[in-house]
Amino acid sequence: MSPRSAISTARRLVVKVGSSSLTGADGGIDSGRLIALVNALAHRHAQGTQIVLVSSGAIAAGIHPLGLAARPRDLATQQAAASVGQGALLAAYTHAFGAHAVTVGQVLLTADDVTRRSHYANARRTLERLLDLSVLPIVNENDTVATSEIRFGDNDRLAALVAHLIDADALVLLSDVDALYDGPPSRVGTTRIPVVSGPDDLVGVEIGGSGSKVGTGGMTTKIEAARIATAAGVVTTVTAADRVTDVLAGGDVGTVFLPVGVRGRSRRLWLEHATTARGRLLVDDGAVAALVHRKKSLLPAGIVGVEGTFHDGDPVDVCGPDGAAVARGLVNYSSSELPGLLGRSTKELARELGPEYEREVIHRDDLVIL
Ligand SMILES: Nc1ncnc2c1ncn2[C@@H]1O[C@H](COP(=O)(O)OP(=O)(O)O)[C@@H](O)[C@H]1O
Ligand SMILES: N[C@@H](CCC(=O)OP(=O)(O)O)C(=O)O
Repeated sequence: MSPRSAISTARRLVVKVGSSSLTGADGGIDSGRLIALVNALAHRHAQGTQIVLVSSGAIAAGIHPLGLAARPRDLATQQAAASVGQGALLAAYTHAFGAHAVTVGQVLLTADDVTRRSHYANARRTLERLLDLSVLPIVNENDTVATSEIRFGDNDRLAALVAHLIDADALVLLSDVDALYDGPPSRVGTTRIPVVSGPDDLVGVEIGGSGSKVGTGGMTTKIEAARIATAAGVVTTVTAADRVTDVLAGGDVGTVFLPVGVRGRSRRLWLEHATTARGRLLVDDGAVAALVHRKKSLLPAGIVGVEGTFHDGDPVDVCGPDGAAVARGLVNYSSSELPGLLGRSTKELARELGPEYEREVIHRDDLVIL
């Protein structure tokens, strides 16, 4: 099967659309563009394909109602614009999909939500149930509550992680550029790259930032998203939103990134790509070996130092004697409590402080080796 026909035959698809593909020249949502996208997705939905739409555009949709001249730069105004705009965006989608008798559901995620064990299972269950009910879920980051530390900031990576979460057959990233080019597409003489089989195909390719006033991340975050998705076995295509019909039909458009890894489902992928470490635990050689080679949990005995300020449940990096991060995990103690436990056995701690101190510093299920 050709990689492009993986999209035309997919039973479950994640489609991500960027702000630049939904906005007009004045920066606000262009309903004509939104309706054209909806028509193509509704047509595919009618054929029985389960689709999750990851849509940006909340901040852009808030620009006009708030009387702003352009996309705000500070976080608080972006969050205010997203609060106003997300409602308007969903209303526009509900109306446009409703014309095709397709029911949509809003799913707003934060990185923090999905990396914690119970939240991960919950997000997956909700999406599965919506798909079972033939609803078309529309996902965005929960911009209004996400602080800068817990923000994805770009929906390309969020879409890759959602594709992995629901075990999608393919991921389609729609932008304002029809493909990955070997240099900035505005430069004369650059050419389209039709297929990327692995990292070697990107050597020498100039990957730049956003070319629009409303987009974030540019091609850099799309490549990163393709890397995450293809490593999890999901074929990924980047093309322009106005090529959506062609790409869904398996046409020779855009850039297709071939899967390099095997499919599987693991919260660890989210831990690795959706979190920012709040601190560092410095560990000895024995702890590195236990974690990396023997897949053990991290215990207080192997920790020699604690850096940063964090609470229990926060993501932290585990660093070996050379200072390099070897793993990331969700820590079970705060940075104020942990220094008093270092170098001691869990048995001794439990005897002295109580049975709750027998727990690991990071459980192996909450740990990803980098
Ligand atoms: N090598 C490249 N090939 C294609 N596009 C590129 C490249 N380098 C940078 N870009 C820019 O990436 C932009 C798409 O990203 P972005 O503006 O963030 O879109 P979106 O809002 O769809 O996420 C394109 O408009 C283009 O200007
Ligand atoms: N969550 C933000 C979008 C962030 C984002 O990734 O934007 P884009 O680069 O246009 O896909 C919003 O809805 O405005």
